[in-house]
Amino acid sequence: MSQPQPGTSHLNLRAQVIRTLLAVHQGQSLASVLPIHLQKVADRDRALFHELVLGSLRQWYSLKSITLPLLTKSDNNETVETCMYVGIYQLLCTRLAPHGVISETVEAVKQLGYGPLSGLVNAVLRRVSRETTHFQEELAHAHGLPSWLFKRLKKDWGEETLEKLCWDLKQIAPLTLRVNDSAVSRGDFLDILTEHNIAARACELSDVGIVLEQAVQIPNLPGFEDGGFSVQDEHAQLCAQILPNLDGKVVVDACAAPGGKTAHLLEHFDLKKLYAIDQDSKRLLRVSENLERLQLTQHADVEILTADATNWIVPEAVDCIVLDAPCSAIGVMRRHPDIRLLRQSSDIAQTVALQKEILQHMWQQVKAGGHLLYITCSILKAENEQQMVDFFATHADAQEIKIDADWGIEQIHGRQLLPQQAKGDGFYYCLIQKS
Ligand SMILES: C[S@@+](CC[C@H](N)C(=O)[O-])C[C@H]1O[C@@H](n2cnc3c(N)ncnc32)[C@H](O)[C@@H]1O
Repeated sequence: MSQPQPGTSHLNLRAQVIRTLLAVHQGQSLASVLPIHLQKVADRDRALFHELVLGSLRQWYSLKSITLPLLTKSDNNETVETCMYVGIYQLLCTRLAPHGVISETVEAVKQLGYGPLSGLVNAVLRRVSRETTHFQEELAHAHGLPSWLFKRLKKDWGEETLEKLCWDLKQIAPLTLRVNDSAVSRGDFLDILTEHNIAARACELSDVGIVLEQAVQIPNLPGFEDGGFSVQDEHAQLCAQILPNLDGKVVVDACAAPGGKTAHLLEHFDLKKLYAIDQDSKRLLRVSENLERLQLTQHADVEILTADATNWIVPEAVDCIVLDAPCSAIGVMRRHPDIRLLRQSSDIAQTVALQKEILQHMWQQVKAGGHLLYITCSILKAENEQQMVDFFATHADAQEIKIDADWGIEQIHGRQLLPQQAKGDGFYYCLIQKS
């Protein structure tokens, strides 16, 4: 069946959700398509639109695994399958009334030009709504990953860890703040939140982290305009705790944008000089904006530069390089559920090669006695432990400084944090010193 190209003004909310999901399924990032589709959604429907798009992506492969057995080969149609995923997601994962879900989703099928298949969608959704408990169990047991990733994670972490890991990757990540303790202490900021009746708790691992226990509009939180805090995952906040004391030192943040760790370095240390580089000039603008809002530019000599970390030469001797390397980002899939669809098996080798190239080049810039902290938000060993095994095997002047911590999983080199429910994302850290 050829795909019609209807206009969008008449589309209901479910049809807008389905079009957004189809765009991601065809390879576009959610960040690029969301603003376009959101424009067409009434203000009152935006929260539901977000919930349905993000939720369907988070459960995509789980929904697929329970939908396909309900279809025959001749029913094979990308749009209609996506309609079913959205319908089933609503029936199994939301409290929306089933009759409304079914009629709105079936109407979307017709609006998208697949009227002849609307009876099939209607029948499938009615069956799921009659057998909710059975299908909810099936959804919960599905691993919910593309098969290449499931196999890789199984090889890396083994059967026992895998089941919980797959489940954790399907959960919604907590909303976590990093308090700018150069402006306000965490205790005082928690008191301010309490005064505003905002439920929050201190993080366990990060000494400047706070988990918000209710949904909030970030710009409306007290202290936002004055730079009292940033939004940052708890495990990402461990960077400053792992580094040696960098007061008075020259530091390079080699892949800096959008500046989460750059800002944390400036909040935590009294640096002599900080070079924040990234090859993406657009993303780099956000580093400047963040540092300005957090009022951090006056503390140190900060230079923000568009540069390629595979060949940029630092103009002076460097005490420390923070290398938050480009990676598959599998560890932050809860916050970016489109990664589940977009990332391909063939991307990994390319990413590992780029990380290696950046590492090799930046290592040459570290002075004797200086440090490099290698970080990724990946949970694949190829990008982390194995990357470091290869690095130490080929760099006799590199010595690992073991991270003395009670969090994460000790690796041959470095420590790995896996995403955990109500806790942080998947991150890897390895601290290296030059002899
Ligand atoms: C994981 S993100 C960095 C996140 C950042 N450190 C933070 O905490 O907000 C990786 C960054 O590497 C940048 N990048 C990729 N290839 C690069 C290269 N060859 N040179 C410099 N930056 C690069 C990307 O543009 C991206 O901003």
